[in-house]
Amino acid sequence: MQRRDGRPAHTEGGVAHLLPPPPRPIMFTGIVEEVGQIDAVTPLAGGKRLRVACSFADELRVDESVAVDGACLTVVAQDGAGFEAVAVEETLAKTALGDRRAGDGVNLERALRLPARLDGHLVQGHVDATGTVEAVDALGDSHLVRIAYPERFADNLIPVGSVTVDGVSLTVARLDEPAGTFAVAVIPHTWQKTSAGRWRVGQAVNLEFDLVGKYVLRSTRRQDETAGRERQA
Ligand SMILES: Cc1cc2nc3c(=O)[nH]c(=O)nc-3n(C[C@H](O)[C@H](O)[C@H](O)CO)c2cc1C
Ligand SMILES: Nc1c(NC[C@H](O)[C@H](O)[C@H](O)CO)[nH]c(=O)[nH]c1=O
Repeated sequence: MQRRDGRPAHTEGGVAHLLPPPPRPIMFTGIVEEVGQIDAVTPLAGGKRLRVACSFADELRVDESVAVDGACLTVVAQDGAGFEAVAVEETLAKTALGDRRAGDGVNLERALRLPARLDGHLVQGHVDATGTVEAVDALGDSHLVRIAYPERFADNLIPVGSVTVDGVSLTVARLDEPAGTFAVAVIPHTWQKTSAGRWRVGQAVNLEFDLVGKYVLRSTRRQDETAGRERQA
């Protein structure tokens, strides 16, 4: 299969690992539709092919995007019972998908279709980093889940801001208590509807920081750099 520009399509022969993902403005919301189950993980040269069983498989089409534990993947095959996607090495290096095994549950969300209520927040499905679950504590009916995150993302989090954990849109309930961690309060509905109820201490989770925050941060940093250069001149 060829694109109009003559390059081979992303999913040609299911060998998505040979090509970079297509630059498409796809969005998610972090409102998980269901927990699918990984049926098979097949190693490939340059990646892994995942087969995921889910209830909406027959509505999917090849080339559609699905956020799998928050990482946007392209459907390369589907049938009535599930779909297949290839996670390339770059994705395996940046996400926790490489840890997932057959039998594991994964949070699934199809791309945002407009017009729609946002409900969660704007999520790209571009995982920024992995974090590690440090503690899971009961908080009334809910659970407070504390996650250690890489220090370079410290400015990407604000109290009561949004963060995506394994594809789930959550609110930052505690920040840097202790340093290098944030906590989210997971309500019973989310606990049951997503994989959150299975998060264990020590487990790696996919993190995507808030998109709006990224633009603000970049703009502020550039202004600071410009001001610094002007002071020196
Ligand atoms: C529309 C879209 C489709 C993507 N498809 C794939 C894919 O099929 N396989 C893959 O490994 N990464 C894919 N990615 C990249 C992947 O989501 C990214 O590497 C991780 O989220 C880490 O940032 C895709 C990204 C986008 C935006
Ligand atoms: N913001 C929080 C949510 N949001 C709702 C979940 O994203 C949703 O229930 C899930 O994606 C399933 O569809 N839930 C929490 O438990 N805590 C939050 O801070």
